[in-house]
Amino acid sequence: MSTPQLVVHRDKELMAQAAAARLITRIVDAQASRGQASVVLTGGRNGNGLLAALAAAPARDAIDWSRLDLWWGDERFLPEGDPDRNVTQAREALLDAVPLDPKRVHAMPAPDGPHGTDVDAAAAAYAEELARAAGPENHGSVPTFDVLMLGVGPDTHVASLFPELPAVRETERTVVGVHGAPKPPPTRVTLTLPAIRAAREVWLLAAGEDKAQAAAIALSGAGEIQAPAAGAYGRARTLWLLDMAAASQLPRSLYPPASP
Ligand SMILES: O=C(O)[C@H](O)[C@@H](O)[C@H](O)[C@H](O)COP(=O)(O)O
Repeated sequence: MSTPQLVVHRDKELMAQAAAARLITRIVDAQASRGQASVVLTGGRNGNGLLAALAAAPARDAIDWSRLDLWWGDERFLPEGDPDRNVTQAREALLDAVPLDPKRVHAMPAPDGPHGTDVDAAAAAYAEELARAAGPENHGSVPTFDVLMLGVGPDTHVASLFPELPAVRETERTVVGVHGAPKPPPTRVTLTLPAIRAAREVWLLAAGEDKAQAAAIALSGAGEIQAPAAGAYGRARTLWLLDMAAASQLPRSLYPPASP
């Protein structure tokens, strides 16, 4: 378990641009050392803001897009192409504009896909896809993602792991179906905490005043069942990327004082 590091940016636009620059560097470094990179995307405004900032950054051309695997932390179980699907929003923000290898874009299944409307079967199929991609060096049933990003909800949810619901209690399976999520739509597919913790780096994104309490709770020793964001950490690094509004309720001891 890596102790969270915090980076507080002036506002959410700067946060998105700085996180996009950080992601470009991380992908380029992974491709230089291992020949490829893998990233787990998140839905939400901050995740999509980061992708849009990446699309606008000239340095995006430093990435070899054909040697990048993309996965998702969660998905709303809605038909292919639905504007509320995380993958649809990611395509609009960035993916349609870069030369990815379609075989490396691992969208989560939809109810009109090959697994039908059974969300648990869809989750099991995604778990199998992850297991197939895991190499012997990955010590488990998911690949060691280079970077896994998570938007943080005002209730401290990450991916579709909501406080107290069964998905956040899962200790064996890497992907599960979610029924009755408090945020619409109620039916979703999500990575579990054990799958999230297989990542080298986990980045949590939180911007805006409505995230201030969630960040303070998750970073002040709360349990992961009550505050799922508290259970999201990477093998090598856990990074909280915040704007000043989201950091406003954190104890000052958690991050260095702003420069005068
Ligand atoms: O599936 C969802 O409903 C969203 O993806 C959700 O998990 C989101 O990531 C957080 O709620 C943070 O959202 P914002 O970045 O928009 O604040």
